[in-house]
Amino acid sequence: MQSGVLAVPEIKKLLQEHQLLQSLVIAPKAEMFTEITYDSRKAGAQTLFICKGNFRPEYLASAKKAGATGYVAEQYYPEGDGMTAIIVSDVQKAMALLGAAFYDYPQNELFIIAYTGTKGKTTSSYFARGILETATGDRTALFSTIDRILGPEPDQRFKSNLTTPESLDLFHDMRQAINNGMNHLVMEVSSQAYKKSRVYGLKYDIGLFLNISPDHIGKNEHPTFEDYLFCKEQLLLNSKTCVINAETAHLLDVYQTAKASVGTENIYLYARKDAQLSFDVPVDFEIANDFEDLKQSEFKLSAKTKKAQALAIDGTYTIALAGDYNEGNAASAIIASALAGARKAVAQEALPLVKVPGRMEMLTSKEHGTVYIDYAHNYASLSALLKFLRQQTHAGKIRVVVGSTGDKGVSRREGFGKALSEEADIAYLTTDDPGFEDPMQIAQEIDAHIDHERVEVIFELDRKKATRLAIEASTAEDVVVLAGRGEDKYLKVKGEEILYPTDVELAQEILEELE
Ligand SMILES: CC(=O)N[C@H]1[C@@H](OP(=O)(O)OP(=O)(O)OC[C@H]2O[C@@H](n3ccc(=O)[nH]c3=O)[C@H](O)[C@@H]2O)O[C@H](CO)[C@@H](O)[C@@H]1O[C@H](C)C(=O)N[C@@H](C)C(=O)N[C@H](CCC(=O)O)C(=O)O
Ligand SMILES: Nc1ncnc2c1ncn2[C@@H]1O[C@H](COP(=O)(O)OP(=O)(O)OP(=O)(O)O)[C@@H](O)[C@H]1O
Repeated sequence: MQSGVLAVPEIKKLLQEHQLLQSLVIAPKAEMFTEITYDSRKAGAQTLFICKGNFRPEYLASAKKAGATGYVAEQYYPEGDGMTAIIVSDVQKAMALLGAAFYDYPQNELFIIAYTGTKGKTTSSYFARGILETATGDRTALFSTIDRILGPEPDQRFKSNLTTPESLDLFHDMRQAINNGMNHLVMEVSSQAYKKSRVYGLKYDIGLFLNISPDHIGKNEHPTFEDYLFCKEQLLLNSKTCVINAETAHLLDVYQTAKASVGTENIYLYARKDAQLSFDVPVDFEIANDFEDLKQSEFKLSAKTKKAQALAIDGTYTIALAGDYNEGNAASAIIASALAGARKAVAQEALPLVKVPGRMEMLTSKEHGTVYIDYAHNYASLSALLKFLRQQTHAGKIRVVVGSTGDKGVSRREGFGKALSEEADIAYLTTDDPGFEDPMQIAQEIDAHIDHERVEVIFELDRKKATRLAIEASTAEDVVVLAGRGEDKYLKVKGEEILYPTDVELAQEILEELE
C-alpha cells in the first residue's frame, strides 16, 4: 500500500483481521481515499472521515459537503448517506490501524524508544534524544509532552498538544520525520494513549517503565489506580526489549508483565546502589552518586550481570540537571541508547549538554537566593524535588509558590499539601490553570492538607504577586521553588487559554527589578 492512499479492499481486510468490522456499505466511486482525518474542518475531496470522541453528526455533514467520500464510525449516520460507510466496533482502534496503513507503516522504518511512567518521561526522553542525536548524526526525532521534533530544522519542531498524539497524528508525524531524514524516534507514551488506543498495534524496539504512583485518576482519565497501572504496563507488552527502574512501586507486577512479553535476556533492570527493592530480583545496572550540588551531578553506572556488561557502558557520567531522581532518568537513557547502538563515550559527551525546558531551571541572585522553576505537579514529583533541595539547603528556608489545576487531577491538591508539610517552610498558594473552578477554593483544598505547625501559608491568587512575595522575602541562603508550570505559556481559565508569562519569565523580571 502506498503512503497517502487507502483502498476499500485493504481497509476491509485490515479491519477484519482485527475483528473490528461490523458492516460495510460501499458507495459508487468511493473506493479509494487520498486523505484521512478526524476533523471535518480538514476534510476535502476523497477524504475518509473518522467519527470519534465527542463527535457530532453535523461534523459528518460538513465533511461530506467538503468532498469526503467515506466515513468510519461505531454506528450508521444518515448524514453520511451516499458515502462509503465503514461501521466498526471500536473506532479508536480502527483509526490507529488505518492511520498506520495510510502512512505506510512508518514505525517499520524507525528504531523506536518509548517511555512510560508517572514521572520523568520528558526528562528521560530528552536525555535519550540528546545521546542519540550525537550517535545518529541528528537523525533522531522526539515526541514529548513539550514538543514534537520531526527533523533538524527549526520549522520541523512543534509545540505538543498531548503527551502522546492521537493515532492519525502520530503516524503522520512519524512519516514526516522519516521524510526529513530521521531513522530513530524517542517518544513518551501516556497511560491515556493506551486508554484511548492511540498506540494500538504499535510495537517499540525498547520500552522503558520508569515508575508509577497515583495520578491521572478521576473523571476523563482513569477510573482506578489498577486501570492506570494496567494501561501503563501495556507498553511492556508491546516492546521487544524492556528496561525497568527496579525501584518502581509494584515491581513484581511490572516485571511479570515484561516477562509475559519477552525473555529475561531482553529485560534490563536498574536501581540505585543499596536501594531496597519491593521484590527480590537481580539488578543489571547500579547507579551510585559521586557528587551532586544544586546545579549538576556526577554518578557511576556499574554493570552487575553478563548481559549488562555486554553493553559496555560502565563508567562515570555527568548531568547538568540537579535532583537525584535525574540520575535514574539519565541512567535509563544511557541503557536505552546503548541498546540502540550508542557508545559510552557518546553518552558521556552528550549528557552534560542536555537541558529540559521547565525542568529544574535555576536562576541565582546575590541577595534573594536561588530560584528553581520546575514542572513538579503532583505529590511524587514535588516531594522528590523538595527532599532533594532540603538535603542541599542547609541554612536557608524553602519557599514554594504553587497552585493546582482545576477540572482534573483533584487528588494532586492533597498531594501538594502533604509534600509541602514534609519539606517546605513557607507555601505561597496561588493560581495554576483553574479552568472552570474557583482558584481560591482550590488553594483552600491544598491548605486543608498542610500541617500549619510546620509550614507558614500565604494566600496570593495573583501568580505574579505570589512569585514576587516569595522572591522579595528570600534571603541569600533561601531557595524559592516555582512549581507546577515549567515553561507553560498559557493559563487555562474557563475554557480559554490566556497568554501568561512563564514562571521563568516572571522570576527573571522580578530578579532584574530587585537586583
Ligand atoms: C479524553 C480524551 O482523550 N480526549 C482527547 C480526544 O478528544 P475527542 O476525541 O473527544 O475529541 P474532541 O476534540 O473533543 O472532538 C470530537 C471530535 O470532533 C471533531 N470535530 C470537532 C469540531 C469540528 O468542527 N469538527 C470535527 O470534526 C474533532 O476533530 C474530534 O475528532 O481527542 C482529542 C484529539 O483528537 C484530544 O485533544 C483529547 O484530549 C484531551 C483534550 C486531553 O487533554 N486529554 C488528556 C487527559 C490526555 O490525554 N493526557 C495525556 C497525558 C496524561 C497522562 O500522562 O496520562 C496525553 O497523552 O496528553
Ligand atoms: N524519576 C523521577 N521521580 C520523581 N520525580 C521526578 C522524576 N523525574 C522527574 N521528576 C519530577 O517530575 C517533574 C516532571 O518531570 P517530567 O516532565 O520529566 O515527567 P513526565 O513523566 O513527563 O511528567 P508529566 O506526565 O506530568 O508530563 C520534574 O519537573 C521533576 O520535578
